[in-house]
Amino acid sequence: MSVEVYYDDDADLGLIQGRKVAVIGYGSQGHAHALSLRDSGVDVVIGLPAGSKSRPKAEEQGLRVLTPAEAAAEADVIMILAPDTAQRALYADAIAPNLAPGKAIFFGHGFNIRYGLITPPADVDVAMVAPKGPGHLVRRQYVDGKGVPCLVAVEQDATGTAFQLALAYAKGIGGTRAGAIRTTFTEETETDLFGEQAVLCGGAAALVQTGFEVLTEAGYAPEVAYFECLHELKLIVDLMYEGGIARMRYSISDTAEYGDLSRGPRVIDSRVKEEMRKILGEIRSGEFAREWVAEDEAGRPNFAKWRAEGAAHPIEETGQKLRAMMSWVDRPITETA
Ligand SMILES: NC(=O)C1=CN([C@@H]2O[C@H](COP(=O)(O)OP(=O)(O)OC[C@H]3O[C@@H](n4cnc5c(N)ncnc54)[C@H](OP(=O)(O)O)[C@@H]3O)[C@@H](O)[C@H]2O)C=CC1
Ligand SMILES: CC[C@](O)(C(C)=O)C(=O)O
Ligand SMILES: [Mg+2]
Ligand SMILES: [Mg+2]
Repeated sequence: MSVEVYYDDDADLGLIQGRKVAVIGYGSQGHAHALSLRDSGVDVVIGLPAGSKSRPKAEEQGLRVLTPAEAAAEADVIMILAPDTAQRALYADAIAPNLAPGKAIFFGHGFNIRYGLITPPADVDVAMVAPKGPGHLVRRQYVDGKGVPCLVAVEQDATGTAFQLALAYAKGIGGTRAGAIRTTFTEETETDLFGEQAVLCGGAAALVQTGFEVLTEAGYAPEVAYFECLHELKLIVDLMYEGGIARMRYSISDTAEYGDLSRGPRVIDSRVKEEMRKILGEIRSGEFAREWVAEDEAGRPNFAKWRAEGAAHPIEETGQKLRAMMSWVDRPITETA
């Protein structure tokens, strides 16, 4: 393998147990990191603005909650897990004034460092521990004695121990149980954005919706179309997850496999690949970041419109009805936060 992978035995939990950690933000990732670090014996404090709706959740789970500035002032390691678009102002207002030489700023995604929205002083460590999975799964895996693999990177090593500290943090959230891969802020940011836009979220959602539309517009029952285009996707992806595309092809019928091999490349054709390359180009040039920051500063008009359109897509209503009949499918995403 060309990448360096680190496991539990490579990480010294004592390094992070010896520091006070402020987790700023208590959403998908924040709650998972904070609760798992606490359960790993780390002294954790949460930083949230006074009116934050996450405050009661963190307090109910027995965590001490301060404002971001107070938490940053107390802590040696400050993990920023607020939304990417909030981090620039959060850093300027609450974190930068509370930094001191030898402290560490951690991130769960490299967006603000990669695009120069945050520039920390030279005398602090800057590192990243980025789980490769949603926060609620990070927490669930930790509780089950397992872990979600994570990426670990150091942007600035002021103390000479930044990487070992980041590995210790990764161990505290269960990441080194599964494996922590060493990377850079640039590689993590660009691949994460590309993956979520072209394949995992954007690509997959558009594929599912378009398949559903083609079937229902041709007169097939929405319920049957839902099963074919959305519900069964998980079953197929689970097979890929277990053993790659080859494992999935081993399990499906020859008829399905012939259709897959002969028709799949017609759906995802050279035009789609060219569009994916353009999307990657926009990420690497900073065009996507500039667009997203401007959209956020303008009050997110397109984001709100597209989100509402997605929620109103007929596949959602069909899915709601069908999932109500499948009690085993219903696993609320707000289990712990
Ligand atoms: N979602 C995921 O699973 C993954 C996320 N990441 C990265 O993790 C980071 C956090 O994302 P995610 O967990 O999705 O975020 P969420 O949107 O789920 O949660 C954000 C949290 O930050 C709080 N918050 C909002 N504004 C501020 C502020 N100004 N100061 C302090 N806290 C604030 C919110 O409080 P309130 O309740 O009041 O809004 C909420 O508790 C991002 O960098 C993201 O890219 C990385 C890997 C996966
Ligand atoms: C796939 C989306 C993600 O990158 C993630 C859960 O890893 C995110 O930013 O939420
Ligand atoms: Mg991701
Ligand atoms: Mg992401």
